Amino acid sequence: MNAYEVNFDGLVGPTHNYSGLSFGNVASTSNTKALANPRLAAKQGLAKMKALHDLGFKQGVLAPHERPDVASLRRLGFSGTDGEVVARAAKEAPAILAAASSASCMWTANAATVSPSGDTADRRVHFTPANLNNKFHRSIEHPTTRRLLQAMFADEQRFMVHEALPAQMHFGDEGAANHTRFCAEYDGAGVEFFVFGAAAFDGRYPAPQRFPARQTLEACQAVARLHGLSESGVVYAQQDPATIDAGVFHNDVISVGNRNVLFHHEKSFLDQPRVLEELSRKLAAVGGHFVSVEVPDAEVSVAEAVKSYLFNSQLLSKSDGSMIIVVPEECRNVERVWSYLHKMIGSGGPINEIRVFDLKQSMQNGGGPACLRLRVALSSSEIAAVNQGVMMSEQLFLTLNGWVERHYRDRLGGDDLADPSLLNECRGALDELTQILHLGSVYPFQQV
Ligand SMILES: NCCC[C@H](NC(=O)CCC(=O)O)C(=O)O
Repeated sequence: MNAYEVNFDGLVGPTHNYSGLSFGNVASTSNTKALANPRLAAKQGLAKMKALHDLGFKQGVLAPHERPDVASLRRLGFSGTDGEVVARAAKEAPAILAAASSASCMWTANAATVSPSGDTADRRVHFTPANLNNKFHRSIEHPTTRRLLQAMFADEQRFMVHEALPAQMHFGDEGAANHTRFCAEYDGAGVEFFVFGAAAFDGRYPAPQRFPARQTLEACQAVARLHGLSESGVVYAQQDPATIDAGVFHNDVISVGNRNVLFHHEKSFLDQPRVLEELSRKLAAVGGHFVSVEVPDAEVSVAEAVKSYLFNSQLLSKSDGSMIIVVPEECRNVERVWSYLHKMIGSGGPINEIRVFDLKQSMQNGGGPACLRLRVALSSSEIAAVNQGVMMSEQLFLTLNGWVERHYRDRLGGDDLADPSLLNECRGALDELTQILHLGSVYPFQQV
């Protein structure tokens, strides 16, 4: 094999906290004001990265962002020294300070949409950072995400990092959480599957009633155009609006794909048989045999899927072609999910091994194993062109664990966000991190 899927996991930032910022994400709103443990959160994420690295998978790291985001607070009229900006926001608008302090960039499935070189017209790997326009705390991520991606994928012969789509609800884009790429092997052409929650310019499409649809059809189409994808290599589907109203705020809470396999719930998409048929037909045209592993509603309900995050799992291909499913600990706690998983791995299907990870700190904000990683399928020569400072190794794991130990607090509640020293702690940590990961000056505080 000459190509690999590399997972770039978000390193949890020093301000990880529970501020209940994501209406429509049940875990986020139900854990509002819980006490967070940023140090543990970062270590849980690092443990997953290291475990997958040890299993032989290619693993990279995406750095956290500067928080609180002083530049955003200044745009909203808070002025003075950086310390005064934070103090004024804490006093006058604590909810805005909380949003500007979120460590939400840890969920790198929302960092960008990625098209491998086998799919694109100019044969480069294309990245479009997601505008994450639906939530203020996430809408401030994309400028730094873009700089980070440029620092990691700097070779313009091989990589193209676009600007985010216009920051407007018509083009609401949540990145790879609503995008899956199917293929026979990671090299060669594939089929890119875009899932949207609503259409912005076309009244014929239904929309959820209770919770927002974060991704539009028009955003998906814009990304496909920017990346130079062919019509025969793209499938669009609408997420069932009823599942959005049941708490499925991203498609990766109801389905996950890898290579030729889609593991999904019976109620994932509108017009599901047509969607599966189109995926199957288009994948066959590039030499792949599409396999749908559909979980019946009678065996696992949408509510159980949301509670356990069964589908927010990672499917990883082993050398014999079979797949491991990486699930969060919460799957063990929902009896019908756990028994479904055991039935599935014994069924003779493509997924035959389970790995369980404790990611509770992230899960309490609605981010499971799949949310924490951005997948980038790369050829060997493209991997060699990636900034090697961000690739996981025994040494990098030890260095990052030590860095977390030195810089992170082990408790962070809402009131702590007003603490002026948090900003300096975060900046000190990130300054050191850019050296560890060889990123150069990517943060606003480093650009003065
Ligand atoms: N892909 C998983 C994303 C989870 C993320 N949660 C949050 O931002 C919660 C933050 C808070 O409530 O403090 C979101 O909803 O976009």
